[in-house]
Amino acid sequence: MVVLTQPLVETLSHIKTCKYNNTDVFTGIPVIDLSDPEANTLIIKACQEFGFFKVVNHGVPIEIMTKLESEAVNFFNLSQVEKDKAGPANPFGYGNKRIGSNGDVGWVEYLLLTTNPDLSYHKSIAIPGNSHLFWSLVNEYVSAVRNLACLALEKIAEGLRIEPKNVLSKMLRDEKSDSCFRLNHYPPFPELLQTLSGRNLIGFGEHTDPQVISVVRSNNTSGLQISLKDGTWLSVPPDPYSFFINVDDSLQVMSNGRFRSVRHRVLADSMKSRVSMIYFGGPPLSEKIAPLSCLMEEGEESLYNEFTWCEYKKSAYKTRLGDNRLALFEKKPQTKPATSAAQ
Ligand SMILES: C=C1C[C@]23C[C@@]1(O)CC[C@H]2[C@@]12CC[C@H](O)[C@@](C)(C(=O)O1)[C@H]2[C@@H]3C(=O)O
Ligand SMILES: O=C(O)CCC(=O)C(=O)O
Ligand SMILES: [Fe+2]
Repeated sequence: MVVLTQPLVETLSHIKTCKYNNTDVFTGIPVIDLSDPEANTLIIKACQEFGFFKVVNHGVPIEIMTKLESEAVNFFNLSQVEKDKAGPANPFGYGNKRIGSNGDVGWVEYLLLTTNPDLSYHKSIAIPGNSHLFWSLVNEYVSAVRNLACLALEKIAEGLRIEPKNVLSKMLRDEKSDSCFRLNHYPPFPELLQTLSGRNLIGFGEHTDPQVISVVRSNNTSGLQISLKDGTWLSVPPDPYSFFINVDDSLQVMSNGRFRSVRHRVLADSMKSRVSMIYFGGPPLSEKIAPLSCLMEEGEESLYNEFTWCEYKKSAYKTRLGDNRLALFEKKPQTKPATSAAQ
């Protein structure tokens, strides 16, 4: 018999579930080999069709990933009292089930960190144990994935035939780049409970990432799903040796809608913990987020009103996870002035 304790029942009543057929696996995921001379063109196709692709032959040593993963596991294995010392997430720090500050919850605990050294997050977030080792592994990992994100953005610029080729990557390399990094832990959710409700528990609710580009790496536990253009949800088979890249909202705008900011979510697994690490490459706060002028064809108009990353981020952080945050910034279709018949 499954005995649910009262606090668990209360928590679960706040977390969303979804009906999902476990056989819907994304077998057609674009796999980009970074050493392939055709990589530029293939990345563009993937950004247009899915806003999502997998990267192999990326040159990031596997130890950089596994060493940080094992530090993350050590952290998430600490007692609740110890982990809470690194919280609450405001927005940075340790968070448990609550995502953001607008009432979203999921079957997840996490550490959300800024990558901006000026904000000296090392000092404000108390990581119990060998914190020096923890921060040095975070820095090593973040600098490797930032390089990977920049390489992908340079390939995108080349594929779009726009110059200079660092037009996008320079935002992430800027010392004021407003990027962040997240370690997520999705504890297993007993199959029996899942079967009882006949539904899957949501680990991280559906959303798009607001930044420019996100680089996701996870252990060998599934859970990540992406939504196709027609709204179908497909599971992404995990691969701890590769990275998955998301097109984010700001890149959709910079491409004037040529690229798709991918809607994604994570479902809790019944048997195994999922541990993921995500680098969110963001521009400096003052950066204007607008279609790249070198990309616009003659007579092409921007689909969006002008805004800075600071304005977008402020607005995004007031919304719920699943909201279409770009909708507020889309230009309304011009209505023709009414010709008055009663003249
Ligand atoms: C509900 C929220 C959490 C989030 C900020 C927001 O108000 C809407 C966007 C969310 C998101 C999604 C991608 C990243 O995980 C994240 C760090 C981000 O920049 O935007 C989260 C925010 C968060 O967890 O605080
Ligand atoms: O944990 C994952 O695999 C993805 C989480 C995610 O989409 C996010 O943190 O924005
Ligand atoms: Fe995300």
